[in-house]
Amino acid sequence: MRPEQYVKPSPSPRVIVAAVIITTGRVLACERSAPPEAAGRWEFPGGKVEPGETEQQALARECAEELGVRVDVGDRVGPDVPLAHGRAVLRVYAVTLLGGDVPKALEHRSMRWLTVDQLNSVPWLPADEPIVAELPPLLR
Ligand SMILES: Nc1nc2c([nH]c(=O)n2[C@H]2C[C@H](O)[C@@H](COP(=O)(O)OP(=O)(O)OP(=O)(O)O)O2)c(=O)[nH]1
Repeated sequence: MRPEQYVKPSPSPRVIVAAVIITTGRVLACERSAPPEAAGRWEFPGGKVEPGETEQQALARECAEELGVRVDVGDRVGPDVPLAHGRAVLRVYAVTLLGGDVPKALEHRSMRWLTVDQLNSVPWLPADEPIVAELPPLLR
């Protein structure tokens, strides 16, 4: 193959899963405490899918670690959102709390339950904007 024909294959993007948790018309929003450039920005709880995990398993693990709750992972919410120049993708799922568990901010600086009218009252991470835009019908 001539050098000009060679196209470097790009590795498949790392998947970041995150949870939309809605109870009685409010969605759970969490304030990051780190890294410094993201601290004070708001997100949905979640994190990286580790090798060997399904996305659902990863999200259940992250909800246990970050919020101390057991969950059922349901349907997708919103589009895949590219992160880090396409090296990662944010994929959000609707999640239901199990057994009356109540989320606690174990790793976040703070958290809030937002009504539809409060959705834009926090500075979301930029990638979350297209997800937040899908929430009003789910909160009404
Ligand atoms: N969890 C989460 N991460 C998000 C959201 N939006 C967004 O851009 N991100 C970015 C921030 C981070 O660069 C990346 C997730 O990293 P993370 O630090 O939460 O992942 P993790 O829990 O697996 O962390 P670690 O093991 O690497 O410390 O995705 C979101 O709504 N939730």
